[in-house]
Amino acid sequence: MSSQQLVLKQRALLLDAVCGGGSAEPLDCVLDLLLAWEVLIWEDYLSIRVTEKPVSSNARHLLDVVYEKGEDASGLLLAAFKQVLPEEQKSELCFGKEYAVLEKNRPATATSALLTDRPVLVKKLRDNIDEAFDVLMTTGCFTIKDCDGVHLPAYTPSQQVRRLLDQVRYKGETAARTLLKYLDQTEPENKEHQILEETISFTASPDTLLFQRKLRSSVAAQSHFLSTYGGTGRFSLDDIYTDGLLEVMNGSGETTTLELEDVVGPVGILNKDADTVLVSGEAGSGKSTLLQRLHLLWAREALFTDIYLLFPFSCRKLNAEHRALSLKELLFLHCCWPDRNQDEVFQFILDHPHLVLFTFDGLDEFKQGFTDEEHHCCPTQPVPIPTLLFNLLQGTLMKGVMKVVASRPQAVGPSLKHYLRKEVHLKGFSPGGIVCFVKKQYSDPGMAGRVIESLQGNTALLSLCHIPVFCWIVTKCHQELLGGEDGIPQTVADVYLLVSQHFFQRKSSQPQGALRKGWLEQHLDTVLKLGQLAMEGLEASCYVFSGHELQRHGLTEHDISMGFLIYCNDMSVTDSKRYEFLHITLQCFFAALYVILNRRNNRSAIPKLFQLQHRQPSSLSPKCLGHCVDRSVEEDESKMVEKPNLQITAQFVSGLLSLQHRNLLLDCCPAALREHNVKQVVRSLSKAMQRHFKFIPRPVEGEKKSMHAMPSFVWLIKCIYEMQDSSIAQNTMAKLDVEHLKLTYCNIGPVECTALAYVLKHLRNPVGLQLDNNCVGDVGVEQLLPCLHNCHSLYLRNNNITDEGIRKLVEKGVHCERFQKLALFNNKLTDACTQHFAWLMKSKQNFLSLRLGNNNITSQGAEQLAEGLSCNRSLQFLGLWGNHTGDRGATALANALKNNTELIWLSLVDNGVGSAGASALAELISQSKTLEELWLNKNVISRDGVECLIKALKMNSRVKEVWLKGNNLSPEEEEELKKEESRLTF
Ligand SMILES: Nc1ncnc2c1ncn2[C@@H]1O[C@H](COP(=O)(O)OP(=O)(O)OP(=O)(O)O)[C@@H](O)[C@H]1O
Repeated sequence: MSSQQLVLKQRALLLDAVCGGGSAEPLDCVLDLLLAWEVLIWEDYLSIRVTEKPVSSNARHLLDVVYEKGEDASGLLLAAFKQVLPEEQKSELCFGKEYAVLEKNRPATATSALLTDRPVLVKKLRDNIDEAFDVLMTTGCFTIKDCDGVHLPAYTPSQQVRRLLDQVRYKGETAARTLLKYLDQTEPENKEHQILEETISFTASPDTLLFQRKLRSSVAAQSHFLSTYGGTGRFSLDDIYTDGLLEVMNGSGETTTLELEDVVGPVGILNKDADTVLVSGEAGSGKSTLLQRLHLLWAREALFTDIYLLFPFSCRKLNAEHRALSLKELLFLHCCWPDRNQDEVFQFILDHPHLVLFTFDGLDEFKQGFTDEEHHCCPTQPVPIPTLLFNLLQGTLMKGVMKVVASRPQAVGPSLKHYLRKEVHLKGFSPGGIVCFVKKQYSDPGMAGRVIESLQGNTALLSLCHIPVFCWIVTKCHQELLGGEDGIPQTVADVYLLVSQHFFQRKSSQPQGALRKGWLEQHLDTVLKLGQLAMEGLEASCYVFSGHELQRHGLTEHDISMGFLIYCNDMSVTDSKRYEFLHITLQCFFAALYVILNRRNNRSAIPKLFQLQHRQPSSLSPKCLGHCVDRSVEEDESKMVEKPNLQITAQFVSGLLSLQHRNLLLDCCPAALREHNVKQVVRSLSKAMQRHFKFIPRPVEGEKKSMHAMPSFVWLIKCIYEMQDSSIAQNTMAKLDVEHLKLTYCNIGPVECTALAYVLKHLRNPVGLQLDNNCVGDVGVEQLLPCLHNCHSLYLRNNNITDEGIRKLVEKGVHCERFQKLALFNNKLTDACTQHFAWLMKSKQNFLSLRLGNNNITSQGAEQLAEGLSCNRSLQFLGLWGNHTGDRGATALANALKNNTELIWLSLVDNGVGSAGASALAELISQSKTLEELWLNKNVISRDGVECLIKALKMNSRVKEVWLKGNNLSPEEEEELKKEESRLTF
């Protein structure tokens, strides 16, 4: 078959392979190769790679363009795919005959070398991008604006590199030559690197090499299957893995999106001397799965190829290690045993720390909280596991070995933060990720389509799906979830009840559907036994159970076969089978069922769950969980009992006690007990909230009364939501009296937005809701709409919101009388959102402040916005910092704002505004009776423009300041102009 036919026939497969992971990187790599091989010319590239369009549409366009170019181009396209795709994705594709890429003469110009060497340059520049900027800036090839345009946090490091290359090409031959010269100079370093690599293969003895092979195959075997699917069939990670949203924040609070390989890369480093990277994320956000993927790719030599040995650890398993061990024993006993010459292998590790990587999954599950009090640096001396672990993380032991630690955020205190090289946040699936994940779950695309469609019709459920574990559950039980007779699930408890029912039903000999009524009662015995094991485990931070412990709890083979418990995937050598819950959240769910259904429970069990302080050892003291309790730390442990899982348990308790599940529970526990439990939960929630409100500081004079919520506030709100009783929400919120509610950096995603809106809609007085630096996204925005009428201001800086989110927000916002301020700095907005803002401006003549900085609004968008602004009389603050309005946009805005009688503050910082724009703004100054500050830093205004501004200022005494730092003026001109008008700031 010809290459053209192959491209046509395999179109769906090719598209899936290149876009299936949800990341643009594979497509970009293919494009790099095609540019280098001259299959595509620059104009083709520009028409194909349109950032505003989804990756899939870019990929389709690529296939069309190449197909049109004929047989050779199609052959080279297939060759590029073959080079870029990972092995496992290639198996389904046929690449046809080998197409040799012709050796070309060296390009005549530096700009053309940027294209022909593009694949290599992208690789080289990834680790040197900051230095490259420095060189381009100091040689005058780049301005700050050029750097800012490339260095946008929304781009991944590879995307930044490609933008850098594109920008250098636009700048011309000098810039291209400068960049290539710089890269040549860094070459010796690279050569050193190569030499180093050569030395390694040379110095690594045959036994070390053998050990590396054994470790690789052991890690590959351990990470090949997704363990949590154990009870429901084994899924290969390759088939199921979907990229999650990974972000890193720099010192000044800006976030950058990362790819898997960047986890240990240079982007986002806060402390160069430290070598522990933290991957933090909420329960079920995919931390373990991400580490598993990382392990698998390393084992296949597809990632971290400069890492010679990778040792994966699980804190869950380390909990069960009571012996004092040396580092050597820890590595070899817990990961992989060298068959020969272990001393030599260990010496290799000691001598080459930079070639070794340790990963620690689930630090939050480690029984002891991190401390840096005890120092230990000897790799051969045995010490207790906590000492070993904490010294590794601090770098006292094995300095230079890179460590990647995954943990829930709550478990990382300030003392550990001190030792972090960087903190990477895993934020679950993006909307595209959800779609991608669902598609991977079903072999029948029709079914996948139906599930996606139903999800999109139920935003409460869709918002849950941003957390991968819920997404997985939803796809497992789609029949019950989406076609349920009892209504569509709303809460996390609803979803987990359905998954339990699904599991029991799966194993039942009865016909499908027969269990619907009374299924819990029928399986109460199993539920209580599992529940007791789960609760006692949580109390003791124990997540792995021996067969013996299961027996002591009366759990039989039949109970185990239900699938909630799975064999533990243990890398260490143990003699007996061990079990863990399918996922930790399921352990919490069974613990919650136990708290509610066990009639013999201590009456203080529920209030204790809701206590926020250190917990005392409970009446459910886990005396029988022998192996989990290390006697030497038993006393300390009462303080260390891990809170997040108990909080999740409390959340499930609230959900299970909701009115909707009353009948289900009544089958299993007396009505009086249920009522008692409900009262206890309501009382506990109300008390905990009161405590929270008590700490709201009195407002400083002249400032608004404001509350900065602690993470536990979000948890309490989620518990209230789970109860689905609006009177509880109403009563609690009646006591909250603040004007500003600050929830920044609180990991607020769509699920939290649903709960927030549920309670905030009951506020007596409107608040300013500040949700900056979370992961709200478009779905979260939609979830917030029910409380928009109670928000006078909404701050959503840095939240991954797109034009679609704005469409929905404005649709509702225009009808909310009290809604007056909106801040959307650093989101993903383009010109397509400005039509909505224009409508908002026209419709709301009491709107006060609109801040849209650091988005992607060009002159076209600014003109559209201006059209709305020309009908608005109320706006006081307009911020467009860091967009691309240019002169045209600035002029349109200035003209539109002339009619405004309230405008106080306007920012067009860093918008490519030149003197023409400045002269239009000067006219605005001369007419405005209200404007006080005009911000025009980092533009391209020259002397003419400033003179217009000065002239206008002479007629306006109200304006206090015009900021003009970083424009096209020499220091002498700045000094001279400043003398003419003191309100100008350069
Ligand atoms: N990237 C992913 N691709 C596909 N499925 C995923 C991904 N991440 C998570 N999942 C699904 O979600 C489940 C839970 O994920 P995981 O155990 O990795 O979360 P976690 O953040 O480690 O949770 P916890 O903090 O509770 O331990 C996985 O078993 C898997 O089914």
